[in-house]
Amino acid sequence: MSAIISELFQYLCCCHGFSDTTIRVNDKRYKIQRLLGEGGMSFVYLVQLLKGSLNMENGIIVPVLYALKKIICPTVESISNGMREIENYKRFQSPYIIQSIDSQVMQEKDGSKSIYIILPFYSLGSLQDSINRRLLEGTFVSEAECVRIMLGVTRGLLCLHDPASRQDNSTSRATVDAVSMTYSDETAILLEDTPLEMDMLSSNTAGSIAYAHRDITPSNVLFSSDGLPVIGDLGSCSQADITIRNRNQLSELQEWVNDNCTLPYTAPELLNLRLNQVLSCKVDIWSIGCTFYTLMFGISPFEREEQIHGASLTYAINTGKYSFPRNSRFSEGLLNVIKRCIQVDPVQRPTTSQLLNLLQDLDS
Ligand SMILES: Nc1ncnc2c1ncn2[C@@H]1O[C@H](COP(=O)(O)OP(=O)(O)OP(=O)(O)O)[C@@H](O)[C@H]1O
Repeated sequence: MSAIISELFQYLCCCHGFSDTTIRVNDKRYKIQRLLGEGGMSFVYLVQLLKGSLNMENGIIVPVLYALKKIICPTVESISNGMREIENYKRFQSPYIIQSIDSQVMQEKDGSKSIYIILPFYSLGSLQDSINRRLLEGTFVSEAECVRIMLGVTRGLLCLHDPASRQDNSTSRATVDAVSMTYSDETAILLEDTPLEMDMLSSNTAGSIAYAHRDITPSNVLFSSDGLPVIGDLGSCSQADITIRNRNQLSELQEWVNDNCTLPYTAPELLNLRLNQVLSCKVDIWSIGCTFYTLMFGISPFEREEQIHGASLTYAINTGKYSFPRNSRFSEGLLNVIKRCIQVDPVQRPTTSQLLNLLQDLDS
């Protein structure tokens, strides 16, 4: 609790621009500039690297900026989850997936632990930011721009879902193990008996592992300075193929979904967990379909359904009940891609490579 209160104080200071708070991560010091975003137990700050850290751009000196994600870890389980997030930022080598620059588990003054992750700063913000900007300006996204963004996000997703599309799994797993070894002994002891729950449910062996993001939303897609969409927030990412084998796992997973997934983008099979149910990468295909819909129409499909017909959000998701605005400016082909992704039966949804092909056909 005291960690959260001190965080709130720091947040208020930052918002009012009178903070000179600096943070050290490993051997580098960073000055906090402002808050970029926050989640349940984490804060993302814009930070400036201090000391000998000015870049020259067109003859002008510019500061070196990063995003710092601070994850507050009040429990051993939350440290375990935070460390899995650190591993995820190192696992995928793709221009369409965020990668970390540095990270550290830290002991706070009150004895609690926090995890600090230094990430590239994406000054163009998230897809949600750009959707909000367009709504305010009353401007519309073109079909060509939609397809370009969709192709990028799908390429990132392919890297998560399809081990064959990644560069070298064995090397990245080895890197992960080496990274884990750098944590303090104390943290290692804390984590000894704490399995990475979602990973434990999977039957896959390392090297051929498909990962699912499980929280693809417009807020979790960022734009690089050259406009490429980049999948961010790998905190919910873990092994994709999961079988729920007992009631304990079922209730743990239910709790995990409540804490980690964003309801308007969550696939129905995650909302209706059953014993012996098999979950797969297809949960992300549903979410990506909802994310693309939001990009096109400025609101997610089931929130629109709720607004128009007063249906409950969960009921609309479970029954797959949504519609497109009349007289849409988008082609039948693009609307069909969305329809194929947002299907209650995961088997009916395209695989990620099929989705990529569908989008490439629209692009040509
Ligand atoms: N590298 C970055 N560059 C610029 N902005 C960022 C960056 N990372 C995150 N943000 C901003 O901060 C917000 C929250 O980031 P992120 O999703 O990683 O945190 P979170 O605590 O896991 O949030 P949530 O729990 O809502 O998913 C993002 O939606 C985005 O607006």
